[in-house]
Amino acid sequence: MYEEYSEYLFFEERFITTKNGCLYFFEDPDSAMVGTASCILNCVSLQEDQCGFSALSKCEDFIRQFQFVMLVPNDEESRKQFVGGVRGQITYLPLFVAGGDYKGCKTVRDLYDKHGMHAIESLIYHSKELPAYGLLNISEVTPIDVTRMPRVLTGIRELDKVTGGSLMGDVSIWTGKRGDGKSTLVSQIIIEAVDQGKRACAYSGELKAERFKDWLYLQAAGPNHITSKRDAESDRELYFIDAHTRHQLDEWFDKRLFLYDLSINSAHDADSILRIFEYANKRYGCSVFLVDNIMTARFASSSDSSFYREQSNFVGRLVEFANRFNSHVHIVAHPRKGEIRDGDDVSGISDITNRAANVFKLERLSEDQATKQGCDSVLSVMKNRAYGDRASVGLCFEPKSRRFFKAFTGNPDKKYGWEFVEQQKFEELT
Ligand SMILES: Nc1ncnc2c1ncn2[C@@H]1O[C@H](COP(=O)(O)OP(=O)(O)OP(=O)(O)O)[C@@H](O)[C@H]1O
Repeated sequence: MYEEYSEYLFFEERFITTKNGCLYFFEDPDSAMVGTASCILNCVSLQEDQCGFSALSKCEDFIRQFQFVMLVPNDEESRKQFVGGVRGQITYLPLFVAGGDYKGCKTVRDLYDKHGMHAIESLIYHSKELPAYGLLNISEVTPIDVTRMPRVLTGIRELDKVTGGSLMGDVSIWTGKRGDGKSTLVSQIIIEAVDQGKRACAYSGELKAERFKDWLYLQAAGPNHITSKRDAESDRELYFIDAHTRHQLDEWFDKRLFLYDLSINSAHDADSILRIFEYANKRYGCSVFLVDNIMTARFASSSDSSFYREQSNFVGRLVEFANRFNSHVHIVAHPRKGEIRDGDDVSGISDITNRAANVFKLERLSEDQATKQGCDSVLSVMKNRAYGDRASVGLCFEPKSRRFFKAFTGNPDKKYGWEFVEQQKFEELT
């Protein structure tokens, strides 16, 4: 009747009855025989040629017929490995582990031979139930303290009021039309994170490191530390920060902000981005990450039809990453061509936004609208999992520093930490 399982499990069929309810699981056939010889029903072990516990997955239908499983390990030494191995496979039934005094014996068989059936009964008598695998008793779960949730703020007060800040373990998606300022805003948010003592790591798929640094430093410096010069050839205003400020910024950003190096072989590979983010977390404690943008990441499968699915999978992996490394990941995501719609489906990328905790949309206004509304851009909270609130904030844009700030009440002159770091002075004593 149970012959098909005898390839994986050792047992004597005439001593198997599922009516009894309990399956006794021994470490080796010799020990399982002890149970059978002592008229304990349903004694089994893995067959000796089965070198892993994965064989148990082939016997699920057989094991499922019992009410619970009693594991009878050989001794204290092998117990952990045996129990762990079985527990990983039999997750659908209550498990008990026999224990107690092995009297120096290395196997159940040995214990039986030296001390008789009484010693085996004592092991079973002292069995303990293992806590449920994969189930939490809600009353034992430690509640979160909402006043101390690890998070990082965007620095735009009205936005943080709506979302409660960017929580660690979550992912935020930033979307909007091309050129509307997403990269500019998220790089400001990275500076804010560094200012709040977090370490950050950014993948910027379209900007070379030097250009990324130039823009970032102008933003971090702020308009009061920027000088301008007219370029005679193009007649454009060009912006600079002086060497002293640059040096202060270098010191402030040192080992606090890392940039994914696009010159490595596997640059843009989704796997590589995730691996390097993991390194940045483990080696430098980075907890705020930026993927700008998801369209420049490359995936194993290159077919057009699977591209959006791969992209969505990548977001899923970033969500897992944020959770596992207790970090926040900001992702810039463009709408698909011809799929710009409003409402719940943020610009046709709903399969991505479904996975994120926050979804923001940045829209740059036309000159007419800007004059009417008194702001240059509108940032909308399209989704916020923590509180469910939606809102729009009008933002102004300061062109020298590329800083965004709240329209009407905000200003672009915020001072970041680097301005407060005292320079070391050397004074010569007479
Ligand atoms: N409200 C604004 N007013 C004026 N200039 C802006 C505004 N927002 C952004 N910019 C400027 O527009 C340019 C494009 O911005 P940015 O690269 O941040 O846009 P993006 O949405 O990330 O673009 P893309 O989708 O192509 O990556 C930058 O030079 C930025 O400084």
